[in-house]
Amino acid sequence: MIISLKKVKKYFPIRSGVFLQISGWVRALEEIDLEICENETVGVVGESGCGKTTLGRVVAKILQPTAGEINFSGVDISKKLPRQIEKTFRRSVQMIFQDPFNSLDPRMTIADVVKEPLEAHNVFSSKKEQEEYIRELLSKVGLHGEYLSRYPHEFSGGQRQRIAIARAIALKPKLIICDEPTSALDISVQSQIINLLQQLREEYKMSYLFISHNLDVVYHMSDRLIVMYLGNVVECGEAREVFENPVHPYTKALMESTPSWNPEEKRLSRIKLSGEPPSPVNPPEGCPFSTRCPVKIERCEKEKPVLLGNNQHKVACFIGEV
Ligand SMILES: Nc1ncnc2c1ncn2[C@@H]1O[C@H](COP(=O)(O)OP(=O)(O)OP(=O)(O)O)[C@@H](O)[C@H]1O
Repeated sequence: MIISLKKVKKYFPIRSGVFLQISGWVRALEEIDLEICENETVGVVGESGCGKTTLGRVVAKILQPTAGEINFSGVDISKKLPRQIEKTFRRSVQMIFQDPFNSLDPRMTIADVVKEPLEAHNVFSSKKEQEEYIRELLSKVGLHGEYLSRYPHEFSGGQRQRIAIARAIALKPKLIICDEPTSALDISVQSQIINLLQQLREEYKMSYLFISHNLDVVYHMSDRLIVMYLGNVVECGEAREVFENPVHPYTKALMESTPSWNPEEKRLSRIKLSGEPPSPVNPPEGCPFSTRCPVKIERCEKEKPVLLGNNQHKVACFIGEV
């Protein structure tokens, strides 16, 4: 196991008034349990605002959780860490962001971008060795070594994402959090980046937390899947099993809304998603999906279902069982 989350919550304060007093909370994550093992990809799907990015940032320790435990190699990293452990964590967990246009500093050359983490962790004592290693990294992600002295604006979106990937793998991390890594790219480039990530995962024996709203891409990439709704995991399990036998009405509706994934002859259900999810400032009392669920019963509005099932498949729903 690389990392495990137990009952992790992330609430953002809402401040108002002259003194910016806290007047409420955005409940972005509610008691999330998650485990990521060696050399596995865990996909995260759900509508916009369900907490996918917040989850990725909490796992990457960019955000501090409000409550819960995050265990990394036997250490609870949700607390302040001794310097050496913090350094090991930073080396082992990297993140690739959605927008390659904003995630690279426009004033840094490609060599500077990739060498930054190497220098921060004193990986090389010789400049020559470091440069050779950076050239090797660029070639692994499909870029020429002569690009080293160029600036990010000289590259296309796909090439910039390759540069961001080279930087992310530079320290041979155990886990990369990929937050919508292809959604800002042209369709033609998306599959190249997906294939590159797959190939690097095999070569480096890494794990991915792969966040996307594109079900096709997540199906292609993931060993396991979690489906999020309003800060909660409503269904999870082996990716193939959850994709092929979805139980939660929300998962079914999500798949129903992706024609390429769920062609006419395979229609799983007639559950359609309509309207918007409720505000995470004021979530429903019972099941988070109860305000939009076409098959809800009285209990769903009063009581919150917990995830039940087995290692292969779990669902939090009073209607459907695994
Ligand atoms: N820094 C913040 N302060 C206040 N609220 C925030 C902050 N960051 C995120 N949120 C809120 O937390 C909720 C979850 O946001 P998050 O970005 O994690 O969702 P998401 O599923 O990644 O959405 P998207 O697919 O649009 O990126 C949203 O309601 C969002 O408005």
